[in-house]
Amino acid sequence: MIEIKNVSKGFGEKEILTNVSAVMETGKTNLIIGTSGSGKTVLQKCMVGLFEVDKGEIIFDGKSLTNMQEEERKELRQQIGMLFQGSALFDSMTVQRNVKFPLDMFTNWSHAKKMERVNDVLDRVNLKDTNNKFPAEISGGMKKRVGIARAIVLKPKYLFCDEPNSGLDPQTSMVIDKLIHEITKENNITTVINTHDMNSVMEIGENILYLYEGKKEWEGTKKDIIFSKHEKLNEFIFASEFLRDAKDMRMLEAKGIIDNDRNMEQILRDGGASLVVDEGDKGNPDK
Ligand SMILES: Nc1ncnc2c1ncn2[C@@H]1O[C@H](COP(=O)(O)OP(=O)(O)OP(=O)(O)O)[C@@H](O)[C@H]1O
Repeated sequence: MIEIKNVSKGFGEKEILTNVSAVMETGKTNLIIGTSGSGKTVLQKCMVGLFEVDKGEIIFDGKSLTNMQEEERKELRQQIGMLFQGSALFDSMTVQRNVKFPLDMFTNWSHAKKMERVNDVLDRVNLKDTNNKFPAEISGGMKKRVGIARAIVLKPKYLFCDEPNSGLDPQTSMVIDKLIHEITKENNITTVINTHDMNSVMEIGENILYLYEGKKEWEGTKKDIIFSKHEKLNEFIFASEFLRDAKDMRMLEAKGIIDNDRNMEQILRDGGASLVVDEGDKGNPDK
């Protein structure tokens, strides 16, 4: 569990995070959502100690990162796996060397033991026969899997992912989301994911924190989000007009009010005016 307690952070005169409090739960995929610039990355960087907070505290399973000495911070860092935006693989290293890198940095294991672990994690992310390929030779989705393999190679207690789906098509995104979710469950990891991908929210959002202009505006589960009446949250969720229309259309179709073959295009064109019918005409918007 990671506790964020009354955290504020600014740069110069500008305050980016204001008094944010939240709990990232163990064994769950905790999502931080919000529009671009709302402070998600800054909050994650505060959580992993890349930025110092101005006020407040970050507590990892009872231990305050904010008050830790450097030695203790180093120990904690070894328990943190990170999946960066764009995977951040070393282009000049093979897949195998990329994944082995943290083991070379932080363990004294024999080469054989390291390779056993590398092959285990590559297996886990469903990457076989790629050990000797270079990042330029594999797809975006495969690069993300290599990034995940590298992030979990040291068996972290905490996993941080910044926009894990950036640059991926919706289907590959779903595969990556599910993989992160499964790995979180299998290893009881406290996983924190920054995203503005609503598909991810619906797929794997167990505990969701919504940031708006650096403040915690809402928190809840994916079930809560569907029925939330929170205005700013709804603006964010239904930012896409298409999504709003699609949702309304499906509801109306389910109720038998519209028929997707006949009158949907007309309704989209007139913004719903053709749905306004006399009492006696209910259920037949063509009239
Ligand atoms: N090192 C920095 N120095 C000064 N300002 C910064 C720094 N890092 C971030 N900011 C500012 O903090 C604000 C929040 O940025 P942040 O990257 O956290 O947003 P975000 O919600 O992660 O956005 P995105 O979804 O686009 O990644 C922005 O206005 C940004 O310019």
